[in-house]
Amino acid sequence: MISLKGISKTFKTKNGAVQAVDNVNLEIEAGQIFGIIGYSGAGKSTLIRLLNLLEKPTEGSVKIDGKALSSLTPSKLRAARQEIGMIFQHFNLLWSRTVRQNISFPLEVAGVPAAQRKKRVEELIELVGLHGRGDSYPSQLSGGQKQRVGIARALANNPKVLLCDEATSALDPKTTDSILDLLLDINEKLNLTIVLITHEMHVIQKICHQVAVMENGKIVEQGPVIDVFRKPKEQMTKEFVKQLAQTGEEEQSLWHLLDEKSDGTIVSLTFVGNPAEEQLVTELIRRFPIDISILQGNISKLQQGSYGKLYLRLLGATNEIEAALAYIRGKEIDVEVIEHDR
Ligand SMILES: Nc1ncnc2c1ncn2[C@@H]1O[C@H](COP(=O)(O)OP(=O)(O)OP(=O)(O)O)[C@@H](O)[C@H]1O
Repeated sequence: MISLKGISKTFKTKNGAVQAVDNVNLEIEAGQIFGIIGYSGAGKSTLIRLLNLLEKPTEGSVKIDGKALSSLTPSKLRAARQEIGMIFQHFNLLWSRTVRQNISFPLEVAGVPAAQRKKRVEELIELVGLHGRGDSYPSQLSGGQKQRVGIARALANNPKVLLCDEATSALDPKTTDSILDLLLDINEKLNLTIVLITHEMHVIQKICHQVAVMENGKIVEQGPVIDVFRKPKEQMTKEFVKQLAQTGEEEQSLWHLLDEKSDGTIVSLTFVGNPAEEQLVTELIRRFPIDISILQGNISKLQQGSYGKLYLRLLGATNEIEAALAYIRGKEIDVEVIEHDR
């Protein structure tokens, strides 16, 4: 569906040239949710804007649905852009227009007749869950509702691709999740290809099938989310994966727990894929004469499987604990002994 070959973008500034995107090659299949993650300045915004030629590449080619965008005439490019919707971090709504009028706007630009427009706007209002808010102005809506308007507007002309530029970065965690659920729903219902950029691993974990990690304008690692979580290769990818496994708050409360009671062997288990963590604990108790307490757990669902950590305290004879650990490792679960009896 989307093919980027040797894409580079250099900005000329008064302080010299800035290479924002450096020789990126990407293939994104139809129907996928493809996430691009990286820290600020990595080149994500520039890359996503290259996909619909809001930025012109310095080098390389962009093909969407078989069309080489970079070689289209301006009028053909305008037509091709109708097949590519985009949503933004700060929504980019028309503040003097109602929800209905905002959603209708791209249909007006595309020359859709009034009666058809009206029908389509109502369909879109339902699709994004804004029933009853059609006559509200953007200033009367919450952040999540504003982004729903952004999504409806982006989908108005039935695009094949939706580009999301940090679409949830301005939203609180609960609203973020509801918008991510909506994107997932749209992807499934409409078989829409979604490309998103983010600096939050949670977004990748929750809805993406594939992920690319970006650093200094380059894609340094990419693959199915589950594979990248299982075996992150680059240091930066490891940092992102770690960020998801444990929040700072959880880590602190764990150390607090360890300080209070330090008997037993404390282990952390990292699950990727199909964890069945409850079953594992039951099996361990049944098979080995040891006591187990769960100190903390944080297992998140991915689009294909799960990922997370479980912290256990094991109490019992050393040889039994060693046998239990070997049993866990035999299940291809990563085990790290954090602390032994003191
Ligand atoms: N129009 C521009 N003119 C000059 N330099 C630019 C321009 N746009 C981006 N850059 C530079 O290109 C590099 C990549 O920026 P970009 O915004 O693509 O990164 P990003 O990963 O999206 O980061 P952020 O999330 O902070 O926007 C940065 O060094 C930035 O300063």
